Order: sequence, then structure tokens, then C-alpha cells
Amino acid sequence: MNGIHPEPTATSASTFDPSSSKMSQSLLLETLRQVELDQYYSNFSVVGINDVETLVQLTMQDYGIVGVHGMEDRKREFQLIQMLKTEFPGLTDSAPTPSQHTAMLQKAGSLSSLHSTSLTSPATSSYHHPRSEQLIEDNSNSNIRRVASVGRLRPPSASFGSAFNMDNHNDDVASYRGSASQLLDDDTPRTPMKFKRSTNTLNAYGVPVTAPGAQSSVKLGSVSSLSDRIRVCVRKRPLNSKERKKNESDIAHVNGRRTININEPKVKVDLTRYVEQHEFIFDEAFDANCTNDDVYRRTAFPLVEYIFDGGKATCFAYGQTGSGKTFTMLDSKDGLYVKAGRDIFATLRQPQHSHLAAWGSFYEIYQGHLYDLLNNRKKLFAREDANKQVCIAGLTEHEMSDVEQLMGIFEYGNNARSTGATGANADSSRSHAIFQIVLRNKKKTVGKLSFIDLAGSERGADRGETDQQTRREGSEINKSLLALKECIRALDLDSKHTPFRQSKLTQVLKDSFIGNSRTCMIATISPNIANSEHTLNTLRYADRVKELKGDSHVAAASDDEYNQPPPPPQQQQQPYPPLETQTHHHHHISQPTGELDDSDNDEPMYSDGDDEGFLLNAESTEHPLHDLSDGVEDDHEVEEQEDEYAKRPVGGGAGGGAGHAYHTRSRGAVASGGATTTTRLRPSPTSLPVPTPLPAATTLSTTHKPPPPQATRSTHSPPPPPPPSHPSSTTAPATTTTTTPPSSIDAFIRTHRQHIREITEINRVESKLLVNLTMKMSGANSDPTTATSTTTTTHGGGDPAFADYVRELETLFDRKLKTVAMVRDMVRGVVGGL
Ligand SMILES: Nc1ncnc2c1ncn2[C@@H]1O[C@H](COP(=O)(O)OP(=O)(O)OP(=O)(O)O)[C@@H](O)[C@H]1O
Repeated sequence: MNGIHPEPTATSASTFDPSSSKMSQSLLLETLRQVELDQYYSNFSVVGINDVETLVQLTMQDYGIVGVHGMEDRKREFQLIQMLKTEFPGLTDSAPTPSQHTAMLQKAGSLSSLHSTSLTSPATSSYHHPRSEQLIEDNSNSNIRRVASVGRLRPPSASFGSAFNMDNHNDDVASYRGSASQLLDDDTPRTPMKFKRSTNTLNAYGVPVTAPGAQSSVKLGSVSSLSDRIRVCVRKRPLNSKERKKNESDIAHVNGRRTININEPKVKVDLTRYVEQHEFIFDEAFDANCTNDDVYRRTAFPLVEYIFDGGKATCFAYGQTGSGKTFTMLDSKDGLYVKAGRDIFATLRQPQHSHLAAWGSFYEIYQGHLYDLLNNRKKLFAREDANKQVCIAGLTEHEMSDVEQLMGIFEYGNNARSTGATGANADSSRSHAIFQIVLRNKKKTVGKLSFIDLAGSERGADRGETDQQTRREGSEINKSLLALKECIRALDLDSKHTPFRQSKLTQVLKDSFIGNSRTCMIATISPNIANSEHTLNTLRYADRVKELKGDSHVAAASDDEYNQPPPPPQQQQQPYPPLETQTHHHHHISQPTGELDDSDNDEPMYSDGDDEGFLLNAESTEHPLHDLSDGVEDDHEVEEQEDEYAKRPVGGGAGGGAGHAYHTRSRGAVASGGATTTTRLRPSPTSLPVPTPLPAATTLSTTHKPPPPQATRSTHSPPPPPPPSHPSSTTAPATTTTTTPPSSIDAFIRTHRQHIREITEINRVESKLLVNLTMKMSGANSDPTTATSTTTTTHGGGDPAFADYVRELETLFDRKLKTVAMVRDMVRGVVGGL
């Protein structure tokens, strides 16, 4: 297969060795102890300094950040780091060898005799800025020396060293504005802040300890797969120029591939300031430097593939106003919708998809009403036909044959959105925008992909002092966001009752929540300190959407597997992102408490491929239609109260509370235990082609002629992909997978079921491959112009269809073998323990 960019393999994922990480920690601790700095170990640990390699990257300016304020201690720290750098110069590149351990401790021990001697440091004077002295004083008075720290907390990261070399380090306290300043006015005497971490359990030295019974959790991290039915991701945007100008702190730190930490500034009633660190784990966490290409590959791309298999997919951006929803989803030139469009049209150009056509529509939901952005914001009505299919009567759709047309249509609708012809919508952040691409075979809908730029999530909290109109808007937004969450949860539960009628948004997306559907949520966050409350609210919402995915016990180990920088960007032309597959639990979960009874919606779940009669355009449907707008959604007030999100006061410190561990769920009766087997598998075969250069745009044959396209290609041109990896040459044998035996019979059964599903899916794809090949062959043989060459082609002779077939087979077998190996290992693990 062309240009597959290899995911870190199962081998690399399994090389994480907690015992060696523990060793590094204990070496650091012992080294610090030699120079009597061990009381700072917990401070170091909180900011991610867990080994001597990282310690040596500290600069003197960083000492305050990690809470080392006393002159003597700073001197010792300086000496220690200098000694480590001089005596062990390779430390910055690699961990010390075991033989270096002893030497290091000895050398550090010899430093202790120098404690009382004065050390002349060229930069010692830099310690004497007034604030430092004040802080030292405060510190000595506050009796919190061991945990006190000042300034911005930095989590561990690949770029750790540079993160510490921040240029405004000497304005640590002042940089805590925003939320903190709402509680402290500028004249309030500054006191040092304590760091309080909501998740870690540390021993007296701050060494992470494993809570009783938590051992298995650490091993049982479930891993996210691109083919999951629901994926919940987070994307952090960079600080903008205004925020940088105000010297606002960046409080959001992406740590590894899935974890994001938020350092929330807090102030106690006694005005002691401290930082509470929150940790969230999602399917993906995209850092500020990630491009839309990076995001696309791991969010919307799998959905593109899916709609060609007959699925309905939704990709939506959720977040506060200004956090990057539009930038991600519907940026006119570089949004995910454009990237998906490119792959869709490239796929449509393949002969096997020549019977399909792509249609685009663009509409907006504002205050519970639908407006057609491709038709002068005409008000639309959602209706349900006799088959209970929801369609939007009169929605304008345009057939599109290339990405320029798609962008043109989008641009046209986007203009209508921002100008607000009816005047009904003055502010786009108060409406949901939905851009849909529907694949049709004549009139029959085969697949559908919806890109949704949701209203600003904080708008749902518009209450209190605001005017009636704003309150109404807020209530409507809140209602739809709650309903959206419930529908996604119902989707995850395979629930018979999808509460889609709770809002217009979920009504029109009904087919995205039932049957063969997939959803990807991208929570976008602003990283600046002033938005910390909104950011936490967004992450909590996303966390609740995700919580039933069986990730409740995703723990350090699983994230460590991902604790590598994201894979390098691939070329746009490379449509196959690495597909990681894993088995993980789908916990048995009770009905979510927030789900409202939707008694008139008890139709059975749609079976796969049940697309008969699904016609998006009501004008072409043959079924009588029932208006959904009246008497259903409008009269169907959602109890906003069912959810803490709705209860959250504007600007209030939302929920959570100190010490709340976000990967410990309280709702949903998540079963504990169960093994998770982790492996990265080969990309699954797909029918998507390598896109070819786009032909020139053609004029739309519609009355709504969009403006000419302004750009056809992303300006973010990632570097070329590495050479294709061929399964046979790179894939570790199936026996290299590691398996943790499940901790309970239930867990075993769940895991086994997951394996069976995986193998069934592989068999399905295998049969499909065979059918495709035989059809191609018989087509070629019946064609007199190709019959001769086909019959004379041998296996090695390079028939491209056959070559593709065997390559894909090889990939499939690789997946299958790995899955079988995982089951076998799991069984062996259990048998061994009997
Ligand atoms: N990841 C990012 N990288 C660079 N700039 C970004 C990123 N995300 C957002 N921005 C910039 O931040 C600003 C706000 O982003 P955007 O308009 O997408 O926010 P939004 O969440 O859609 O807000 P609204 O709800 O008001 O529509 C824009 O100028 C955008 O270009």
C-alpha cells in the first residue's frame, strides 16, 4: 500500500517499562538526597522532572518555578546540576547507565561537604530581584515550604527544556491574571502558590505510589482506535497576540498523545493562591502546534472512509467562542471539511465508485430553527417520514464534482451566515452551522458526513443579567448541547432509545446517532489563564461524552505508550493515516442518568446498511412527512437541570472540586477490571485512492452561483511521508504482543468479544476484497481488449489489481494474526494463573 506512515508499532508501545521509570525516579531522589534537596522532589515531580536527565536541563531562572527559593538551596541545586553536566556530559541525550548511577551518587555526596562554602555563581545576582526575596519571606512564613512553588507549572513534555526557558519567568505571579484577578485585586499582597494536583498520589518524597488495587488500572489502559464508533479529542489553540501582549499564562499542557493538563489558578478564602492541576485523557490531544492536517488525519479521515462503506458520520467542534471551532472545522480554505472533500472526490474518481455522486448542503440552526444558508437563509422544517427517517424539507443541495465546487458552495453559505440576511442571527457563535456532504447513488443516500461548528459552549450559560433574547438563545444552545451529549452517549450504549428529539440539532442529526454511524467530537480550548473556567467546562463536557467509552481506567501506563510526539505530518496526498487498533473494554453500563425518556421514539435500531427510503431531500421522498418542528422539539423542553453543566453558574467555579480525578468516573456504573490488550495494527485496507491533482473547477449549474474558489490547496504543506512500510518487512511477529490477563471473568468475556468482533470485521473485509478482485478480473476477461493480457498475467507479472489484492491481504492477515495472538496470550495468561 502506498505511503503508509508507520504508527509506533506494538513493540514500541510495549517497551515502556514502568520499573525503569521508577528507577530513574529513585536515582533522582537519591541524588537530591545526597545534596539535601530531596524535600523538593515533589515539586520537581509535579512539573515533570522525574529523572536526572531532565533535571540537568533546568536553568537558574527555573529554580523559582520549581519552588527552590532559599539561597543555600539554590546554590546546592546549581552545584548539583553543574556537576552532573560536567561529569556526565551525555546526560542530556540519554539516561545514565547503571554503572553511572553509583558514580553519580558518590559525586553528589561529595558536593554536600561544600554546602557551607560560598559558591560564586555568575548569575547568582539574578536571584535577588525583589519578588524573589518577598517570596522567600512569604515562604518561610507560610509553613508550606515543601510544596510551595511559584509561577507557571510546566508539565513534562518533549520540549521540556525549552519550556523552562521562558522569557517572562520573572513575572510569574503577575501572569496569574484573569480568574485569579477576579478574586484578588492588584493591590492584594502576593503570596506564593501551592501546587495541588488532582490526580497523583505521592509518598512522603513525592514519588508516585500505587494505590491499593490500582495496579491493574495502570496496566489496563484502554487505547483509542481510529475506527472507534465515538472518538473524543481535544485541540488546544495557541495563545493569540492579545493574550501574549497581556502576558497571559498558558495553562493548558498537552502531555503525550492523549493527555491534557490544566493548571487552574485558585485562591483560598485566606487569599493563599495555589494551582490545581487537572488531568484529562481523550482519544487524541492536539497541541497548539498541530496543523489542521494533523487533526484531520486522526479525526475526520476515518469518517471519510466510513461513509464509503455506507455509514453516516458526524464530526463536530465543541468549545468556547474563540477557541478554534471554526478554524478547525469550517475554515474556508483549510478546515477539515475541505480536507475531507479532497479525499472524497479522489475516492469518487475511482471506477468502483463511479455510480456515486457527492451533494453538498449548508444550513444553520439558530434558536431551534433551521435556516438554509444556500438559499437566502430560508427557514426550513425537519420532518419525519413514515419510515421515521428525518429529512429537512426543501433543503438546497448541490451536486459537486470537485473540491473547488465544494469550497465554492461553502463560501457562498458562509457569506450568508456571517451577513445574516434575516437579521435573526447577529452572532455566528450563537448558532450551529452544519455542512453536509452526502454520497448518493441516484436518489438513494449511501453515506453522509456532517461537519458541525457548534455555537460557543459558554453561550449556553447566558443567564441572569442578560436580556431576554440572550437568555433564550442561551437556553436553546444549552438544550441542544445537552441533547447532543445524550445522543452520543446513547449511541455508545447502543441504546434503543436515542433522545434525538430533545433538540433541533439532534433531530436533524438523527441518522448520525443510530445504526451504522460514527461520531468524532473535537473539543477546542483556549489555553490562556483568563479562560480557565471555560476551558475546564469544555473539557468536562467532553469528558462526560467520553466517559462511557470504557476509558474510565485509562491510566498512566496507557498514556505513556502514547507519550511520544505525534507522528510527523504526512503529505496531503497520503490519504491513509496510521490506523491503530486495540482491544479494549466496553463496560457494561447502566442507562445514563441524564437520559430523558423519549417514549414516542421507540423504533428499533436501524440495521446496518438500512438505507432504503432515506432521502435527505424531502421533495424527493415518496413518504408522507410529519413536521417535527411543531409540537415536538419546541414543546419538548429539556430539563436543563439533569446535568451539572446546566446548573453551572455563569463564571462560577464549575464542579470538580479539589482533588477530583477526571479519570475516575462516578457515573455510569463502570465496571472495573478487565484486561486491555494493546497493540498497533497495520492500517486496514481501504478503497481510498491516492488523490490525483484536481481538475479545474467547473461552474455550478445552480441559481446560487458561489464565488470563484480562492484556493484549492492547503498552505500547510507537510513534509513528504516516509517510505511506505510493507507489512512483511516491518510488522513484528504476532507473538510480540503483550497481554495483561483480565482481572475478572466479565472482563475476560468482554475482551474476548472484542477480539471476535475484530476478527469478524477482518473476515468481512477479506471477503469484500475477494469479491472486488473477482469482479475486476471477470470484467477484464470479458473485455476483448484486455482479455489476452489478463489471462497471461502471472502472480508475479504485476497485474495491479491483483498486486493490490495480495498486499491488502497481507495487511489483513497481519491484523488477524495479531488479534489471534492477543486472544491466545490472554488465554495463556489466565491458564497460567489457574
Ligand atoms: N489551532 C489554531 N492555530 C492558530 N490559530 C487558531 C487556532 N485555532 C483558532 N485560531 C484563531 O483563533 C481565532 C478564533 O478562532 P475561531 O473563529 O475558529 O473560534 P471559534 O471557536 O469558532 O469562535 P466562534 O464560536 O466565535 O465562532 C481565529 O482568529 C483563528 O484563526
